[in-house]
Amino acid sequence: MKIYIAGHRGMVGGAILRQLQARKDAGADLTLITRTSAELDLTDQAAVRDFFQAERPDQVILAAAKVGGIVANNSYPAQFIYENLMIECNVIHQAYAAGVTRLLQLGSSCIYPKLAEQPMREDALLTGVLEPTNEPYAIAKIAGIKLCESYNRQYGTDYRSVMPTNLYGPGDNFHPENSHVLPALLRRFHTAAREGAAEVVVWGSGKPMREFLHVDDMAAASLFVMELDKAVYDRETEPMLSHINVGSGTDVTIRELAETVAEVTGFRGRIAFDASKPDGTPRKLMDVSRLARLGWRAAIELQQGIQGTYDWFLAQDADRLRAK
Ligand SMILES: NC(=O)C1=CN([C@@H]2O[C@H](COP(=O)(O)OP(=O)(O)OC[C@H]3O[C@@H](n4cnc5c(N)ncnc54)[C@H](OP(=O)(O)O)[C@@H]3O)[C@@H](O)[C@H]2O)C=CC1
Ligand SMILES: C[C@H]1O[C@H](OP(=O)(O)OP(=O)(O)OC[C@H]2O[C@@H](n3cnc4c(=O)[nH]c(N)nc43)[C@H](O)[C@@H]2O)[C@@H](O)[C@@H](O)C1=O
Repeated sequence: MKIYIAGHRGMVGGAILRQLQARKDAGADLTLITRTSAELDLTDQAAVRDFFQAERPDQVILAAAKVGGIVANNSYPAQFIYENLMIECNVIHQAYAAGVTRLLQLGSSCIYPKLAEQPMREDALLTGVLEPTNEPYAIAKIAGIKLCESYNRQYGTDYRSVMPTNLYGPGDNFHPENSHVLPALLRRFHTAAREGAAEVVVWGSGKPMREFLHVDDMAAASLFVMELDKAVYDRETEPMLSHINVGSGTDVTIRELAETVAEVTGFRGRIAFDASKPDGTPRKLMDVSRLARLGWRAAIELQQGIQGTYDWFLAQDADRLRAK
């Protein structure tokens, strides 16, 4: 089995690669193909065509994307829609053209309407207005689902989609402005604790609720969905409603998250909130019953996952942490 993991240097692709490599080390007959973005720019149609024609993988995991937190999405909307649409179109079409039988692409919980009923079921897709801070990214992610469904309907491929909730863990992006909330707070509270600062500023009101899933759980769920029998996947999904939510099933307020990060990093000062920064969607809790019926549940509890991520963070060379 020859598997191409697109985005293997990213947080999720890296975790998927580690899990597949462990299976290979244990004797599984796997050939794992990877390319950095410098080696293969997935927005380049001709380069992607040449790559697929030369390598002809059996399966593809599409974990490459332009990714960022609320402010990055709001600041670079053109890049978020253009790069993600191009990556999806090129990879999905060229996979089909090269005879790839099965593909798994990663979307995001932001595909659902801003005010979707909670917890958000898969059939909430396209039922309402999106959150404006990440609408361009969400539109690209919705297009990814529809690309897979359309190729399945017209060409008989077996291309699947998982929709992760907010993720965190080793290998995350720790950029102070462009990252997601959890790595941003780990870094900010860590620095404040080290420097004995009196206050840490958290963006927004602290009231939005978010569901967090550890990247090792996400990688396990991705491989679980990828490896389901086609008959089982088809029984649980519909041709035009084929994506599967992946989450932990519980959420916390950003204030609660900040308090947990303060505890883990040993920060004892005051937590302040900067109302000039956007809150984004008020709540984004996934309904994970479709995945539960198929037989998968998250295993890593939030406090334990944050502690593990902080331990990993402390073990890194500070200058070499991903921060872009
Ligand atoms: N992180 C999160 O909280 C969430 C993530 N997701 C989704 O999960 C997937 C993985 O995200 P995550 O691991 O966090 O993202 P990262 O930013 O950690 O990794 C993304 C990877 O994509 C690769 N990439 C980006 N642009 C290109 C390009 N033009 N050509 C080739 N490769 C490219 C990069 O490769 P390189 O390093 O070689 O430059 C990078 O390693 C994405 O689809 C994302 O939308 C969904 C919900 C939440
Ligand atoms: C995964 C998901 O990620 C993004 O959506 P988001 O859920 O809003 O993600 P976020 O992690 O950036 O913020 C979550 C909440 O946390 C608050 N917050 C506090 N302090 C910081 C802070 O320091 N940094 C950040 N980034 N947020 C902070 C912030 O104001 C918001 O209320 C989209 O890219 C979307 O497209 C997407 O898919």
